[in-house]
Amino acid sequence: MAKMYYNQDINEGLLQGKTIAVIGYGSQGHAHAQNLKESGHNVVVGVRPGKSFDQAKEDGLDVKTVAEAAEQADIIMILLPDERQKKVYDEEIQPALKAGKSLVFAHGFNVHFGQIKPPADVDVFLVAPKGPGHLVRRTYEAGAGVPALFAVFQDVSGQAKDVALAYAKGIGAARAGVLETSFKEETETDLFGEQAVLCGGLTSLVKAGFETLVEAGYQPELAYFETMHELKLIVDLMYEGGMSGMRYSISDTAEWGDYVSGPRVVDADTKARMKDILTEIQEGKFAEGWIAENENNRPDYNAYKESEAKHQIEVVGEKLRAMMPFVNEGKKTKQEEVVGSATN
Ligand SMILES: NC(=O)C1=CN([C@@H]2O[C@H](COP(=O)(O)OP(=O)(O)OC[C@H]3O[C@@H](n4cnc5c(N)ncnc54)[C@H](OP(=O)(O)O)[C@@H]3O)[C@@H](O)[C@H]2O)C=CC1
Ligand SMILES: CC[C@](O)(C(C)=O)C(=O)O
Ligand SMILES: [Mg+2]
Ligand SMILES: [Mg+2]
Repeated sequence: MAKMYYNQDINEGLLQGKTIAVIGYGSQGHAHAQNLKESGHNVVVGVRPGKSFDQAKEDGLDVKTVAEAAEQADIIMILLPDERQKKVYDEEIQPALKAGKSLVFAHGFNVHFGQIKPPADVDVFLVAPKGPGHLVRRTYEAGAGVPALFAVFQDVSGQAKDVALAYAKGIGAARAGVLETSFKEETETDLFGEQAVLCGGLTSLVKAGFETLVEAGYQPELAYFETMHELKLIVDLMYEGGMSGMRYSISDTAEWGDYVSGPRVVDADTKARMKDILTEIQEGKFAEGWIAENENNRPDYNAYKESEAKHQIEVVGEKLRAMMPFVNEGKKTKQEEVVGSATN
């Protein structure tokens, strides 16, 4: 089994006396900043004036401009959207990167694909939570955590690995487990996971199931409950007990259907297309396309976003969720609403 690091294996004291700049106060930013602060560390948030700047102040954090926060900090964690990191790094962070500082990421995209080229005299590492930022915060508050990966790209101090682990512990990740990787492995697997399984694969599966039922004449509300709402309940069981744990709770009829019909939906052709997607990620084609899309002001991204928001499953779902206020319990803190709407 791979070496896993847990709280007891990590010396969080390495962060004592250091200032950590959390650059960006979105999904990951608000979680890292608040978790690190509550873990007893000295945090400054660096963000442009606006919604998340105001929110971070309201949350009681020390908030500065990006340049000021980077200047003041020993450890600079960049939690801006990947596509905006290069510009902000070039203009506001790089000038503050004095020898001996640490430059940190939660995803290796910009370093791995050569957008950001850090100077040779700083430590460079990543600490990448394997979960959405709002859950990094929520699980921390509940005394639990989201697992994370760490990777060292450059170790000038000789302490980069230990500081990365201390950071991971500070955000609560070592309660769940921290695993060492490389920038290449983190970047490629994270992109693959979100495209083929967690986000792209899943939303396409759910929409196809919903559309199949509705096109066959079944009620859209029923189709929503069947293919979207219940998904969380099923996934919760997989989170707790793996596929066997989930199959323990479902009927034998459902389990038999799982075995005989599942592989007809996701078959060898699907896997071959997953391999194509992975190859495009590995060859840098996905990154090139995403960078170009941003340089052109996101015409396709905006079109997809608009059309997806109008999909019948979203329209029906919004109405049904409004009748189930409990589904948002634990989520709708004011902070999360503001930060959630500020992202993307
Ligand atoms: N989302 C997630 O859960 C995960 C993300 N990651 C990685 O973490 C990093 C951050 O992602 P994520 O949290 O989704 O990012 P978000 O999109 O949530 O970040 C938005 C934040 O960045 C700020 N921001 C945007 N542009 C600028 C700018 N030009 N100057 C200053 N601040 C700016 C926003 O401020 P404003 O309010 O002013 O717009 C806001 O505070 C990425 O590398 C991502 O890949 C890794 C694991 C999971
Ligand atoms: C699954 C999407 C993710 O990789 C994440 C929350 O881990 C992201 O980039 O947001
Ligand atoms: Mg991820
Ligand atoms: Mg990702």
